[in-house]
Amino acid sequence: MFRVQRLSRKVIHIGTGPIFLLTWNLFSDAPESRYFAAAAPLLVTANFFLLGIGVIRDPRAVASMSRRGDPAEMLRGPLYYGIVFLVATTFSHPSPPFVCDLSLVMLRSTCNSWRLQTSLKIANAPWQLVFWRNSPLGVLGLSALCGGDGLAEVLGRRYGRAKLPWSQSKTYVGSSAMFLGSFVFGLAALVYFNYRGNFDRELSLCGAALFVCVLSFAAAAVESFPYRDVDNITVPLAVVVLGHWLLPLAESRGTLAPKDQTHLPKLGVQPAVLQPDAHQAVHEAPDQFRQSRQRKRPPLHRCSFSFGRSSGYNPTAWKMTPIKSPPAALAAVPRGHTPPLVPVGITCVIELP
Ligand SMILES: C/C(=C\COP(=O)(O)O)CCC[C@H](C)CCC[C@H](C)CCCC(C)C
Ligand SMILES: Nc1ccn([C@@H]2O[C@H](COP(=O)(O)OP(=O)(O)O)[C@@H](O)[C@H]2O)c(=O)n1
Repeated sequence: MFRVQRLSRKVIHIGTGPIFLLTWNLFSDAPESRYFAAAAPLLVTANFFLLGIGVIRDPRAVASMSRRGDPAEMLRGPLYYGIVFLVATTFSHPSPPFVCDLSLVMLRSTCNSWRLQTSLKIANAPWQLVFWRNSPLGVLGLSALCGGDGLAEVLGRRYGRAKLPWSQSKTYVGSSAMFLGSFVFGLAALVYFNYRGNFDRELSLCGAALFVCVLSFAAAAVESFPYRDVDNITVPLAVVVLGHWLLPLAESRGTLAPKDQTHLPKLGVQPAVLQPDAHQAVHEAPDQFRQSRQRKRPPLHRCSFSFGRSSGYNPTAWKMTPIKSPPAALAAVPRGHTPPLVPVGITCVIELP
């Protein structure tokens, strides 16, 4: 009886996440759609909370999602699970002003160096967190939580004999299953989301496989520590933090996909100058960009950037001076010279033709 209940709990743990992820593509490109999608995890999480504190009494629901049938358990593993889904669906953090400093450095260099741009993007990384379907990170965090953590328990209990030296409740089989589950679910999700044109920049299969492999290994390492329940938070967190730093390395070389660069001359600007900022702009308008990609339309039809005048590297000294015409603004930035105007913030508006 207990075994059947445990298995059903894990089937729920493994299965609901990927089903929920698949539904993300059914939503419109409106920026609010992520909040509509979040209604499901929000209701489930609120339900876990109310069951946990005893406001709602539903012994059968508690029995199906807890280990011992104790309502207080709902406030741990299941509640964390729901919160992680909620965050992965809705969270988006805009870039802070100091990103402009790095943009300035990029523009000063006016070079096409992928290495330089990548290292600057890595430096910027902690400040540009966007989940939902536009970024591989939330998708991978949830895949590790569902596929990895779920499979670890199922296979670890069934076949695990040799224990990990640092964690007496975990086994080598369980941790291998954790790695495998995270990898298979993560790569499948990434390939699907990439194919649907969700991400700002397309990923190559090899790059994605290597990326997911490294993150799955990290997820298995974090899960192997002997802390119960919190792995529903620590595993996705580790995947997101590490993935955030490694993502630029997994993306294709060049700031924009080549087919996107072909549209830049239409704006009358030098791709070498526009590249970093155009990418950031696209990053800010991912839904329009995604839509344009899916419909094979030129993604950059009309762009307006905000430019600012800098009196040094001090981010507080930036003054916003919106200029609505990118060619005019960029004409003020001769190639190879220190630009008097640098892009501040992300204000590109992409209009579809
Ligand atoms: C039992 C659960 C977690 C406990 O974790 P652990 O202690 O074993 O580590 C998972 C409970 C899952 C829950 C019933 C359903 C979650 C639904 C999801 C957030 C949104 C679903 C949307 C729907 C499938 C379209
Ligand atoms: N790396 C792992 C993880 C879990 N497991 C098995 O799964 C059971 C529950 O795992 P857990 O304590 O991590 O439970 P959750 O916190 O993931 O719900 C353990 O008692 C082990 O039998 C394993 O063998 N190896």
